[in-house]
Amino acid sequence: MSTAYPSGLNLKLLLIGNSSVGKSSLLLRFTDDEFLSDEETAATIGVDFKVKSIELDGKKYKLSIWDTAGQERFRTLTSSYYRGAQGVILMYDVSSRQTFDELLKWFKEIDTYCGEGVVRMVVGNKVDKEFSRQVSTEEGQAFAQRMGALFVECSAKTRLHVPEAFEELVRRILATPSLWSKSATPATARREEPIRLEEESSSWVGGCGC
Ligand SMILES: Nc1nc2c(ncn2[C@@H]2O[C@H](COP(=O)(O)OP(=O)(O)OP(=O)(O)O)[C@@H](O)[C@H]2O)c(=O)[nH]1
Repeated sequence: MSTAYPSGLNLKLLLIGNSSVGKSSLLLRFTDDEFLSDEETAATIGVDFKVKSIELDGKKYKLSIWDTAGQERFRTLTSSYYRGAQGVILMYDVSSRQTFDELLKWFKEIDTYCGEGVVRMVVGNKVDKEFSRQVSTEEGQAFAQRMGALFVECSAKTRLHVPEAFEELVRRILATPSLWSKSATPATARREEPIRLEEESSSWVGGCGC
């Protein structure tokens, strides 16, 4: 099966969810294996992205991962965040019921700006805070299933299930050829790219809505 996937695909993934659920932390953990403390983190303004190459079943894939602001006032270029995305991570904090309840709002945004087939993954972050958990694993799982999304619980702080979440998302995208066979052509065959990304780079792209 896996031999049908072309090597060198560029895939665009998006992180969305309420402010402070840990989107930037998840991205930093995945790309640089680092975690910043409360004092060191700042709210995302607009959108950041990082690029990470991964290897699955002996084939390489380049992931452009876009980290969007959770705060409404910083979300000025919403439709452009979503353009061309093949996978979206909808994130909540397992220790905050409100962030879970508001996931529906984020699903609506995907419906508005993404194609039907985009792969959705619900991610419950901060499982290291088991003592203050407000959303059970079963509830998260049932919700994701109802929404037709994949589901993972993780901790950006401890790294638990972080690589696995991205790997599962990519595998599902690869199993959906309509997502990459036309739009995400192999890097080697691509003549012109809308945005050029340096390996492992990060950049501010959005605008402040204040
Ligand atoms: N205990 C714990 N804290 C976490 C975890 N992930 C993130 N945090 C903390 O949660 C806070 C918010 O994390 P961010 O990564 O900035 O959240 P965000 O979703 O990117 O927030 P916005 O940029 O405002 O949308 C920070 O103080 C992090 O240190 C985790 O897995 N466990």
